[in-house]
Amino acid sequence: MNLITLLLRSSWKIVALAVFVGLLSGASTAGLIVTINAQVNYFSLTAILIWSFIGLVFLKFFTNIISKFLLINLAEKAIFELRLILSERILAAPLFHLERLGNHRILATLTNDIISVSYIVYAIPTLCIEIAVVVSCLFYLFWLSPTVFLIIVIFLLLGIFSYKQVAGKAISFLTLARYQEDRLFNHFRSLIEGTKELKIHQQRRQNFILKELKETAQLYRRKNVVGMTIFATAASWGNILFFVVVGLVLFILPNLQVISTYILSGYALTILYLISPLEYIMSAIPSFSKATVALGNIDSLKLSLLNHFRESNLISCGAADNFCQRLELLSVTHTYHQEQEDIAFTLGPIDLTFSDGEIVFIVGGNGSGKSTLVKLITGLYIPETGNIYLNNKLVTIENQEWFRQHFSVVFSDFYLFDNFWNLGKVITDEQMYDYLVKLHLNKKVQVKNGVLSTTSLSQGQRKRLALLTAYLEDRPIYVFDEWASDQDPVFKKIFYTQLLPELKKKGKTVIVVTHDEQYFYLSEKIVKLDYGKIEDVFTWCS
Ligand SMILES: Nc1ncnc2c1ncn2[C@@H]1O[C@H](COP(=O)(O)OP(=O)(O)OP(=O)(O)O)[C@@H](O)[C@H]1O
Repeated sequence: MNLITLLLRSSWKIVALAVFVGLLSGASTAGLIVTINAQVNYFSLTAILIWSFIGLVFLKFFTNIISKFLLINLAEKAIFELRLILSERILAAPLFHLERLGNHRILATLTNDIISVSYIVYAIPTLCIEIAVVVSCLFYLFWLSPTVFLIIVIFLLLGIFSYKQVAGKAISFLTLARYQEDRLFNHFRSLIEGTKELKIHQQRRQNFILKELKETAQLYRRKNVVGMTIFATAASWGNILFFVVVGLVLFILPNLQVISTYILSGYALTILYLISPLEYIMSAIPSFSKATVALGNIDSLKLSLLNHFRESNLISCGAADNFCQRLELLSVTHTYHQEQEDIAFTLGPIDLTFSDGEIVFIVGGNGSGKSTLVKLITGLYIPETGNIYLNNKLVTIENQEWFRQHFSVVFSDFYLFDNFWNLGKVITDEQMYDYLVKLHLNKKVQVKNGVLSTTSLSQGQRKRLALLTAYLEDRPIYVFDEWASDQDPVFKKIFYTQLLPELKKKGKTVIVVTHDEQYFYLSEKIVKLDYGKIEDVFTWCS
């Protein structure tokens, strides 16, 4: 995707209107140069000249404002849409794709790439007007003398060609700088998430700062400096070329052919006037290149900005069932493809059945595939092979969104939202208070208008609040991934002996990833995983 597509997508009608008004603005500039030149040469004030001058000044003033207004609106709309579409696409992209990209790359795109694009989008209004001025001035020069016009066009083309040659080199440095920026964001993530570990170990902290963060930041700086210096050199070269043209036209051409003072001063005025817009255009090229690199980077995330991504279209799927009669996984597999295929991990083939009013425990050692199985069961991963059926309905890519709406999940790496506004149901603060009492949190947290007074709690307490959210969702299938591992023995007991049986009594299907052997007797079924395969499925006999 390029900038033009981005702008045209916002509204091609406004683009066309803005370009037309911008051209008028440019033409009025050329008109002003013509009147000034006429006045300079004839030295006699005529009413026509004065009124033309006044009219053109007004025309330039209004067309400038209108064109900028239109383009600023357009630019803002494009940035607004880019932000929104990108966020939507991130949420719509398959989970494994986002996991493979990594949070740091996504964050770098959402912040820096969008800022790079916005810089140039904000510069586009002035850029358009300056281009219109250049075009109009060239027309005037052509009218004055086709020979001079030809000389200028040759030099312009020479300038553009040589600029393009070096610009390619500069862009390659900016692309390398952008790659370092991704790495820098990864270090920032370590800095924020690993603050405690870095604070407690001086050697590690120093090495992290000096060998990782500083080194990457320096590489980023160097690549950027080289790229921008190449651009600056190219811009100076372009500037000098222009003065060569001025010299040619003013000092050499009059010796070769007879030129009237009127035409000569016309050249000088126009060429000198052209320098400022051309400088603006050249100075905008590095930002333009940065924006191009940023857009290329957004494209490289393969979040498909132009085409609607499959998953995002699924929201219109029918309402979820309020029961789970039968959830079936038949020969389901998922593989984490790595660069070295021999270390790739495959879960499955998995054959499992879950029913309503059933508690199923999933157990197994670290890395045996429990969390991966949870992602497959809940529809976050689409099975590579095999099928999933819910209430005898085959789950496909088309009804994936519908399928996911049957689950209330507390993931092992859950995220706790501080409000309950987005759950799509009216929940009173009183109802919430009852749940807080049940979860022994009423002394720590208050709820006012659906907003939690705090989420700065212990990990165990935060997990209880995540459980509260799952309760409020009230969906037919509950999945808890190592929920009890952070709970104290008292609340662990409450969870296994009170809360889970209550859910079962309500007819919910309850799937629990756990290591708590002392409560295995409470489940209908225990599924034991070992290195991605089901080692055993057994029913607990008390
Ligand atoms: N996003 C990922 N990309 C690549 N490999 C992954 C990814 N997530 C997990 N794995 C690999 O898949 C295997 C199973 O991981 P999983 O998290 O499902 O195990 P688990 O049984 O939940 O482990 P634990 O009890 O430690 O949480 C591991 O070998 C892990 O390295």
